[in-house]
Amino acid sequence: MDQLLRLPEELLYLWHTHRAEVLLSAGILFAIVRLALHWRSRRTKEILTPPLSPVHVKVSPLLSPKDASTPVPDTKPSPPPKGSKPGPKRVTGSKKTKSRISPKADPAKAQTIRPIIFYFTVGGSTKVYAEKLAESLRSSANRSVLSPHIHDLTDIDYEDFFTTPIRPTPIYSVPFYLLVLPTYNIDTELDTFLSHLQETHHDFRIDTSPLSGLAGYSVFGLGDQQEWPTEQEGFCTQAIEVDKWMARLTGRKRGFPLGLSNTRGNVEEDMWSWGKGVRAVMEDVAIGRGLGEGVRGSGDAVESADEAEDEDDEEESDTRPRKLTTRQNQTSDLEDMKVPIPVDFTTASPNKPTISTQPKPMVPLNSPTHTTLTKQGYTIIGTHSGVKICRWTKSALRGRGSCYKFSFYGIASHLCMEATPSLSCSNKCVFCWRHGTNPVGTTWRWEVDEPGLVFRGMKEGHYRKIGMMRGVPGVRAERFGEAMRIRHCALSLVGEPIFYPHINALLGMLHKEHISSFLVCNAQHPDQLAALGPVTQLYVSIDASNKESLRRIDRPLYRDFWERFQRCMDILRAKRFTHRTVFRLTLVKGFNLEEEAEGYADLVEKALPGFVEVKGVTYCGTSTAAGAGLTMQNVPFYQEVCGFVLALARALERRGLDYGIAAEHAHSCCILLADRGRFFKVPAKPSVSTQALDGKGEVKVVEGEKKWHTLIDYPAFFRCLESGRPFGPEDYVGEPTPEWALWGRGGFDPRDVRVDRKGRPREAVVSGKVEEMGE
Ligand SMILES: Cc1cc2nc3c(=O)[nH]c(=O)nc-3n(C[C@H](O)[C@H](O)[C@H](O)COP(=O)(O)O)c2cc1C
Ligand code: SF4
Repeated sequence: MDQLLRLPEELLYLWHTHRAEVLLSAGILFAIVRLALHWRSRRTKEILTPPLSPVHVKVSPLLSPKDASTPVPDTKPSPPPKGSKPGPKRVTGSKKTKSRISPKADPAKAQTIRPIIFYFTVGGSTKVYAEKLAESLRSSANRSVLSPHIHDLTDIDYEDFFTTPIRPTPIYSVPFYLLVLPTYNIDTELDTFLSHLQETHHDFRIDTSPLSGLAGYSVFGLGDQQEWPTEQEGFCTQAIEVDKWMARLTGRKRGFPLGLSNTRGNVEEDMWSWGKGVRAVMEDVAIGRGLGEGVRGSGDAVESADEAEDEDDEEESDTRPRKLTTRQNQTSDLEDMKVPIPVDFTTASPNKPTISTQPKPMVPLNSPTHTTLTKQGYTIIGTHSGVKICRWTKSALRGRGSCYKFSFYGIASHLCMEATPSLSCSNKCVFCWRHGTNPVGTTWRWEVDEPGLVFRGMKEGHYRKIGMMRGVPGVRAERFGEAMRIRHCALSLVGEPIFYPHINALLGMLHKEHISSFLVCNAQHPDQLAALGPVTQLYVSIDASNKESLRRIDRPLYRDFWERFQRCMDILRAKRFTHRTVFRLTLVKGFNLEEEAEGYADLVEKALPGFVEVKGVTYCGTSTAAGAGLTMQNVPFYQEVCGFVLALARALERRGLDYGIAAEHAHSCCILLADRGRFFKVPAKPSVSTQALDGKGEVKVVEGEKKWHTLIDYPAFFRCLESGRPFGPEDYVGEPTPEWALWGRGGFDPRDVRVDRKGRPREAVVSGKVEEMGE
């Protein structure tokens, strides 16, 4: 104990006697450690720095002035000797080396794109087109999209290009593959190429997407449509196959839709527009925009609605996030679907009294409503408008058919924008998807956005959504190109468009840009209906034929709803001279289908619309729908809709009204009656090929024979409008309705391919329940 107490004293003594030596040793030790650390860090740097060579000396790729004009010498590995064709890939037992370009490379950050063109030819024509493409890309090359390299597929080793991406020159550039391919139904090298792609994808030792290091890819196919008229019959099948395998190998980096061209047509023109699109995408990637929102590899979220569309592409869907539930999958045309989705539109609690009298935004930016709608694929514009592309637009982009508006009125769905300037409504229809959760009101009590803002927002939102489709499997380049010019606008998405105080100004803006307008209203706003200016086609939803039924189905907010409804009928009757008026009947079994044909005929007699569209309600089975009293039992079979239409036609006849059943679109359970007096007539020209159908919808006309004319002459509508003179619906009646759309023919455009959910072709359904959602 005593010794322990003396320890501090002894330590102090030692320090005083030896402190010089202690301090010196500590200093030397510190210096040694510092020197060692310094020496280690220098070694590490040297290891990480590549040896200087002429290739790596480039300080910045963008400072190289030569590259813009001078094609960089090709660094592809020397071609294998001719004759040594790459056969099916051999399994060597060792794991393949990883891609020379990291598959994880983020193309959104790519600065320099090296287009690499591959072609295959037997007769020589594809080579000529591929070289022309190379020439045009070369002439527009710059620092970010370099001059292309071009390869004959028979000259390269597939392992060098299609097992891992080729390392392009300069080293910092990222390759973008362009494949220009014919199709041969005989054995050619293309079969070997396809086997290589397939085997690479299935090789368990290789990443399933080993080409994901590419900045993107696109395929252009050439085929002979005279011999192989449709894809089912073999038109361009090998290009289509290559496109699919490339999608899998690249992790869905289709930069631009597959282009297909008929060698009997204008290949150069087709290739020019495809090449232009591809070029624009490469520029986008080069400036860091990636492949576009929604395209895998772009880094952006894939849009939910687009996911559902890919369900039918079995193979490709394996790399994609989980598919949507049935309910989400079927939320395309919400207004027409009239089925509830639990969306909270309420921006203020209904129980709390509102203190402020200041108008508020209908759908505030950070509200749950805004978030939910955005997630569902809506673009919310300003504070009360919305736009969304419907499933038919996507279907038309993929050559799988347009909605009934194409069969009846000549509107190709990929040229049509669906929007609403008012998400609010004055009804709470039992079959409305917004049931119980939407902003409702009898007067406009929200902020009002200026029509210019609404119009610009609609267009921007629509084009952005179309742009997202460019990497989606099956989208056709020519339709994608066409879709970039809106031709029609359906103001029917959801809500009540004429509720918007500036609806006429908005319509004026649409028409000024030669966008036709289809406006659907709910027959509850007679004053606004009376004040409505020109519209290409004016719809009124007729959900019931008598007061009680209307109360039960539409559950209107107005106490004088029936009087309002009746006034709208009178206004519509007067407007039939200035507007193309349409009744839209949505049939709900157990609500408004049975015994109501007579009542509906009375309403037709009252308003004398030009057309009556009858449509079976569609249902997708949510608990909210069930809560509203709707089940699958309320969805009528197509035969029941047909039966109703026949009963209605007879009821109209009994009243001396000259309406006939003009057309049908069985696929969407929709049938059209039309006023014979105005729309059943002798065609103006003895023989007609309908313009709206690109000359392919031939209508055989016998001298003096009357034909249905339900199509619209859109240019004539704009001419009438711009003339400043009064005009009526008869002034812009289009050419005869195509034969395939007439009553009894099913109404599916024969040039498109009907597919089931797995993407397999199938026969048109002319009976049975409608199994798909949409208009
Ligand atoms: C024997 C033969 C078979 C063909 N098979 C198809 C076919 O199945 N589908 C198709 O769309 N085109 C087919 N074609 C048309 C070619 O794809 C088309 O003519 C192409 O432009 C030929 O390209 P090339 O001259 O570069 O070889 C075939 C042509 C030939 C000569
Ligand atoms: S009228 Fe209103 S409540 Fe009825 S279906 Fe249309 S948006 Fe829904």
